[in-house]
Amino acid sequence: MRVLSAQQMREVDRRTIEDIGIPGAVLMENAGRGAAARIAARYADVFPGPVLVLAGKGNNGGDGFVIARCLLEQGWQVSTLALAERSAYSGDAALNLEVLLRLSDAVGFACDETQLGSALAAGGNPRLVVDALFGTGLSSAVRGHFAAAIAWLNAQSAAVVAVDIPSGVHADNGCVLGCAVQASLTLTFARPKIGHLVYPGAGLVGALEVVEIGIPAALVEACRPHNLWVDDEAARRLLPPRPAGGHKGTFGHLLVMGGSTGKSGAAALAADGAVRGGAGLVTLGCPAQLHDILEIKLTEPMTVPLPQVDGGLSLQALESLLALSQDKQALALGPGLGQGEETGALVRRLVRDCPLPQVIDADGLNALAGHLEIFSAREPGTTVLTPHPGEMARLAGVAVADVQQDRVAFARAFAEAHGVVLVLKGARSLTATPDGRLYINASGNPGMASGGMGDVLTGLIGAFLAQGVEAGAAAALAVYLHGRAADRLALRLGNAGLAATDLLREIPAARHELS
Ligand SMILES: NC(=O)C1=CN([C@@H]2O[C@H](COP(=O)(O)OP(=O)(O)OC[C@H]3O[C@@H](n4cnc5c(N)ncnc54)[C@H](O)[C@@H]3O)[C@@H](O)[C@H]2O)[C@H](O)CC1
Ligand SMILES: [K+]
Repeated sequence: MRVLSAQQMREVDRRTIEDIGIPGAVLMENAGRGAAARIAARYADVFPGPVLVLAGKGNNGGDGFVIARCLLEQGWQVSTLALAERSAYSGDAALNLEVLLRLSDAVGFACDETQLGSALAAGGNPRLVVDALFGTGLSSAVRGHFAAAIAWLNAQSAAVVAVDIPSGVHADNGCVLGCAVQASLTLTFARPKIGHLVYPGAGLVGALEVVEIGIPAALVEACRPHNLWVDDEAARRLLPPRPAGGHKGTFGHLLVMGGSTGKSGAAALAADGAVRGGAGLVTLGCPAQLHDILEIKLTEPMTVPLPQVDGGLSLQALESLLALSQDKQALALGPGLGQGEETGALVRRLVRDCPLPQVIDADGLNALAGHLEIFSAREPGTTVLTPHPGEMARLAGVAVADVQQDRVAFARAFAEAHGVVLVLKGARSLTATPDGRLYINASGNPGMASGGMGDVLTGLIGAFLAQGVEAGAAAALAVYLHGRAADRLALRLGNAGLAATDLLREIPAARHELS
């Protein structure tokens, strides 16, 4: 499903009003009336209230005034508290404030913390509160009486309905600006926003429902860059075709480079993950001393022993790997490689000299820390990196907090700066592409936080690259399928400590359910 940033929503609003000619007041009426209908339907047990609408000073507040009016029309007991002076309102919000004032005497104003405290104390205990303080216009940390209102609201036992987005959550990245409302239900307009779907925002929206307000779908589809919520529907469209007449060669040959002493399992999981991702053939290049072990562990993937040093692959393996890559369609490097100096030098040479689409994970990423210039030697958009936040911080030479502060902005900036597809792993993993696309992953669960899961993902991404899927789509699809397989497993086994080996077995069924 298409997802919008705050800026894209403002642009779509603007074009609807200016280019199409639908007045903003009509959009606001549709938004408020649609939201009121959802509230009445979901909270019929609360009827007739009492309901409190907290209205901010912009159009989010304007929506709140329309919601109050519509609920009053249906017999609800509604009081409204505007957190700005009457004269501070303008445009459609002012219009709807004046209308509400003519229809209701339960409209108050609170412009500072003292007035707010008095008004809330006099208002009794509402059973439902409508948060219409801030929407997509929030641009800085919430302070003063707005922050006091949010603190009061979060301390209530009432049901909380957030209009458009929980106030305090930034629509572009899900970040909390100072403080934010914990909603039971969020009613947003036209399409979900990025901030609804990325933590911490995702943890504050409660149930999320989209209310259509009359914005032409064509204007939404015209928004660039693409932000996409990757759920079953989106993943189905990303799946590569599987022609009936296909043969092993049709579905690509992936070369996996991995393994070191004590880490043969990582290489095996990546190779097996690639088989289950649908690669036609898989070859694993591994240190010679692990070859016999991996021959026994693996059945479908082929294995090639390579020169080693100190238990890991040596630089002497470069020529063999470049030769092996000649008849392959993609390269996966990193699982279990170890952090030996020669292995690091080998990774850097391969990333630079092998033109195949690549997915680089784990120790492959560690070898590239401090050598980001290597990516500029590669075709933009043909390299997929799959760091968790710690690996991301090491690779970029920053603190983990810098990565996590605004995951969306960090992922987009790094992908664009280095011409890579970046999978920033975590709850709701993000996939950012050099041309600005953002994929937000809907699948997965905490049971995936165990060793080996990342190796399987590397194999899955490599498999879709080998099948010729464009790197951004390949990464987003693999991340979704990986999490969907884990969700299938968690349905049966719970989500504490799932094993990557068990997840492997779920992948074909998870993929079959998509096709
Ligand atoms: N036609 C439309 O645009 C429609 C908009 N809808 C609703 O409108 C809001 C967006 O409204 P906007 O006026 O742009 O901003 P907000 O109401 O979200 O914010 C109010 C106002 O607050 C100021 N502000 C920003 N940050 C802070 C802060 N930290 N402290 C204090 N004040 C702050 C800023 O000036 C804002 O203008 C959208 O979410 C929808 O709810 C309709 O739904 C559809 C039509
Ligand atoms: K809100």
